[in-house]
Amino acid sequence: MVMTDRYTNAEWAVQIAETQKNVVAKLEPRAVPKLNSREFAQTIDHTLLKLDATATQIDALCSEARIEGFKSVCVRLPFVARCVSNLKGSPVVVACVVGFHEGTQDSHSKFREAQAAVTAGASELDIVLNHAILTSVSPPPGSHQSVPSDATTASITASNTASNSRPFSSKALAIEGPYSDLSSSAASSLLGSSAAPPTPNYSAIYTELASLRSLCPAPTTLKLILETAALTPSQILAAATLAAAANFDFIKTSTGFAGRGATLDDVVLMTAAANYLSTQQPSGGGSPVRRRRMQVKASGGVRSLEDAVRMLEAGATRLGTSSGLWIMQEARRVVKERELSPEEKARAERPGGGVTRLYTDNSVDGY
Ligand SMILES: O=C[C@H](O)COP(=O)(O)O
Repeated sequence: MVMTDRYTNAEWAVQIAETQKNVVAKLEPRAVPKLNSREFAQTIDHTLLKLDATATQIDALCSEARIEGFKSVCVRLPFVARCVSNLKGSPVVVACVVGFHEGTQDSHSKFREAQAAVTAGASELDIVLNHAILTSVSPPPGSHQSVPSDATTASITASNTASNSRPFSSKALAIEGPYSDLSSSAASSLLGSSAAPPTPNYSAIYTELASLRSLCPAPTTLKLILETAALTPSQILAAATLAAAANFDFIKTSTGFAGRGATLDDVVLMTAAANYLSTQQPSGGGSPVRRRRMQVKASGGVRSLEDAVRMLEAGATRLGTSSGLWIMQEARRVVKERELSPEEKARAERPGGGVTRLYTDNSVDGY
């Protein structure tokens, strides 16, 4: 079943231009669940997506998720049924990726994959946006961030790490609004114009997303992977607008397989977009009910407790990571260290004392 579009492409351009004009990305650090709490573990989708994953590794992934109390295991379709069986009777759910990792597959193949995953017992689907459609119209010179080749990924990951670990400050935000590639008035004028609008095929994206939602209704959780490394901030806002219109539950940063992973800037911008879009009525006489607020999932390159805490502070409520065990181990170590008396701490910090000090700055809330 393929949904028909609600709007013309020019009408989508107007709505998207409104989002691009109104969203203001601001760092407003959020409280992070206590590190040794169930709530903290529940932010993690314990992820194994490499193509050569074995059944034994998948079984271990499920046991680890059960023991740590993670929210889900996130796997590819061939392993969904196995995970569902492994996790029977536990609260850990199974998430399956769809269109992974390129996102450019034919819509019908995504529909089949999504339906097969739900039939096999997946409760959450992490679907890759067809970002090639979104980037098919050139943005203004200098603003496009193409997905880098593997050869450049290492240096980008290094600069990503540097940018993610800078201190929180509104001045530190690298992305500055307004985010429009196309002004609202230019978009509006397209409505009365017979010329083909110089916009991406938003309708094609919306149709794919709305069809997926209709094929996989709630309570299946739908997350849209934007692959933010491939997008400009304005394109991220366009994708968020279409995801909200199609009633997706999450927007997610990255596959972890193409270019850099999640950055704080991505997460702050996506959080601001989710907030803004939740206050907007669907136009064109839609339901008077306020839209549900989409959540934000940070994924790709979330490797340490510090990464995890920063992404949660920036507004993510879910983390997709293959480093969940290490993050939990660090969390336990930090909590243990805090519980020591000053004398015990001093003793432990002596060489060979047994406790590794991870942080020198305890000023961040929630640590
Ligand atoms: O969606 C999750 C990512 O594929 C995980 O990426 P990661 O291996 O960099 O943690």
